[in-house]
Amino acid sequence: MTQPVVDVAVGVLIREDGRMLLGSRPQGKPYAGYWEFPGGKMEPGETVHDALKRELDEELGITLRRSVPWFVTEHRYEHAHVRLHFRRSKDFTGEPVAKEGQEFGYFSASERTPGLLLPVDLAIVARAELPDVFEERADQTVLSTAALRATVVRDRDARYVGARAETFDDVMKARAMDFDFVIVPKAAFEECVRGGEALLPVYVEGVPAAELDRWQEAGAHGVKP
Ligand SMILES: Nc1nc2c([nH]c(=O)n2[C@H]2C[C@H](O)[C@@H](COP(=O)(O)OP(=O)(O)OP(=O)(O)O)O2)c(=O)[nH]1
Repeated sequence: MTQPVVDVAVGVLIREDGRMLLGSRPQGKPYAGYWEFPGGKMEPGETVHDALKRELDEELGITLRRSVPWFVTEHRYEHAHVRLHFRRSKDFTGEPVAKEGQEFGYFSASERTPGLLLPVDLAIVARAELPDVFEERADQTVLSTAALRATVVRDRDARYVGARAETFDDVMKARAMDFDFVIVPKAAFEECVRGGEALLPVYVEGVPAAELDRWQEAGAHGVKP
């Protein structure tokens, strides 16, 4: 049976110390007690930002000021087929208050939440710590576009695996292989990030760090100077 796709707005809210806001799912919902990023189902006609702003206010009493698109991913649960529209923000106010009896807290990717994370969110929590301005790191592997197009066995020893991508198909392939990010040339950015939503975090190459905000508004994770 085909289920209708349910659009969900999800927020990665990052505090000044780099920790992200996570909370437990309230009783009575599917996967009650599992931990997740704050968010919820979008209402008809709402933008992702507006839906997230509403959910954060309703669930936690937080005021979301600015958020930028991050990436979109789909998952089929027994209860629903969801399309998760992730946005990131460092611009929000208010101390969270559990309005629906949830637990919550700020965590780094290496810290354990008191309850299990939704399995879908595990890799996403780690990606939330990717830097906004690309840097070479010891715990990261970056494959060439040629390697991406060949059939490769991915190196899972690294914490992050990324690849250079030039077309939307390359990005699809990187997503299918469960890569953490892609690096795309400036000229191919629009083809790779369709309608301002990427399939996974995207660094746009050859861009000064000073232009970070503009590219993030357009759907990039960050820039690679
Ligand atoms: N909020 C949120 N939902 C997530 C995450 N990861 C993930 O797979 N989901 C799924 C779980 C749910 O099937 C769906 C969100 O729906 P929900 O039931 O929590 O939304 P809601 O608060 O609008 O619910 P409702 O009571 O109005 O029906 O998205 C995540 O990190 N945060």
